[in-house]
Amino acid sequence: MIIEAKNVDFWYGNFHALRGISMNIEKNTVTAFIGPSGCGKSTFLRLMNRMNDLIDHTRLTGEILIKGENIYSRGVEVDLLRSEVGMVFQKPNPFPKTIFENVAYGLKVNGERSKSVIRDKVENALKQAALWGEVSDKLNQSAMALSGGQQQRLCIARALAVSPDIILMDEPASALDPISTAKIEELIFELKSNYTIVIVTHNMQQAARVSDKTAFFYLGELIEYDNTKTMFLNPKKEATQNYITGRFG
Ligand SMILES: Nc1ncnc2c1ncn2[C@@H]1O[C@H](COP(=O)(O)OP(=O)(O)OP(=O)(O)O)[C@@H](O)[C@H]1O
Repeated sequence: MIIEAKNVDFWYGNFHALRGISMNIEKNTVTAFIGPSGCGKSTFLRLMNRMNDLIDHTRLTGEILIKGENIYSRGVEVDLLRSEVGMVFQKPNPFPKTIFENVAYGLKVNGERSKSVIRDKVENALKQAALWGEVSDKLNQSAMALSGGQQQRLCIARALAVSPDIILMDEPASALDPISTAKIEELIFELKSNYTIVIVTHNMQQAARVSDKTAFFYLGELIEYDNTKTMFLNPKKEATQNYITGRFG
């Protein structure tokens, strides 16, 4: 198991946002987190690369292990963790820099000095993110001039450039048009041979299309977690059934 959550509880101040979550995620799979707004999907996702460290007055109990190591142990280097566990957000958030600089950024922060290594890795990441064909002749132009869908693939390339094992995606396609969404979904499918992907989505069809496993959250609890096919065709819990058929949420 590349990710293991053991009895995780999490609080924002007095608000108990996650309750007793245990979940194992296998390498090279796509896992979708679904559930109504506010049920804790993003909170749990952000715990996996310690993004919630940035928020004051939070508390975590339980353990999250990545490749067998508790990422909340003392001595864990958070920058290193975040290069192993990359993240893509709902709204594309490129830096106001060139396309090239956006993808090269993490490599430089990690201390890579060789220009040819950086160039190769930028090209590779852009190819993996299915963007190279559209930008190879304008690498020195501003990333802000790209379309929303291209910006999101650029953000995926930026995450891939530092060779993560895991990519966390928080509703990566919800701000995009249907064609860009289809491209991101195709990309997720292709990336899973080399990466482990965890995606939060409100789109049930998307969860069904892209994921191997689906986890349904409700009011801070993990209600059901199973193979995606089973979750959608034969869920064991009534709440799951109600949610995926649109009866609430
Ligand atoms: N920074 C924060 N401070 C305080 N409470 C927060 C914070 N972030 C989230 N919460 C609360 O924690 C709960 C879970 O939020 P979270 O964003 O994880 O839900 P979600 O399932 O991802 O929802 P959505 O689908 O709407 O994005 C919500 O009740 C939310 O109000």
